[in-house]
Amino acid sequence: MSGGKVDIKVVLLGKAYAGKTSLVERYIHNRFLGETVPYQNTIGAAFGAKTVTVNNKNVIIGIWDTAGSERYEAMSKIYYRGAKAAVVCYDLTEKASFDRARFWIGELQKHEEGCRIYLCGTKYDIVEENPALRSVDEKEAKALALDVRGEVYVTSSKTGKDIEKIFINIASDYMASKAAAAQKEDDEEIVKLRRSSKKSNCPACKS
Ligand SMILES: Nc1nc2c(ncn2[C@@H]2O[C@H](COP(=O)(O)OP(=O)(O)OP(=O)(O)O)[C@@H](O)[C@H]2O)c(=O)[nH]1
Repeated sequence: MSGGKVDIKVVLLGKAYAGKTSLVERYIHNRFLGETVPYQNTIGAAFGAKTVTVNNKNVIIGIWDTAGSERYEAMSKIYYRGAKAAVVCYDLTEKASFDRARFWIGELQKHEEGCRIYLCGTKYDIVEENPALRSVDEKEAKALALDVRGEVYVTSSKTGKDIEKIFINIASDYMASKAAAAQKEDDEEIVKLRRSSKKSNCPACKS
């Protein structure tokens, strides 16, 4: 944190080929390379950052795009440490990726209590064009999102659908929780002050 700015560590988790890198690419550079560049799996992790404005405050979002390949699972676990938010991605056209999303949610719930989870279905343009290709039941996805007290973000990196929305919500949720924590601290301080002033006004308490 510097100059009144807030940094939020965000991690992207999900099965290989789920569309994590494309999502970051769309969000940060507003482009989709899928039609020109062949798929390349992420090795280890990649980092990108973007500044958003929430309530007139600049918030710097730092995004860790992890590798989905199970070979890098141990590494991905290191990357989510200390994250304030996790975007858990699954491919709407691949059931196995939804099972993997469940796995990551379980991991985060077990090990990263302070990390808010955002469930994200990817490649909506494909199911929009051909609904028969949808492999993950909408109700099941909503139930999983409810489990993490969130919603399902249905996105497409190709068209840009709802990509900004996730990160704007991450930033505003973070700012709201910071404001709530500050308010709680103030309230506790007031209670302490009241208690000590009561004590000092109580004749029996004086020695
Ligand atoms: N049509 C369409 N294709 C997508 C979309 N998002 C990703 N893809 C394609 O899906 C493939 C995998 O996307 P990536 O973003 O590389 O997947 P990843 O989750 O980062 O994969 P790993 O790095 O292996 O973990 C690529 O060929 C992308 O072009 C999308 O929204 N629509």
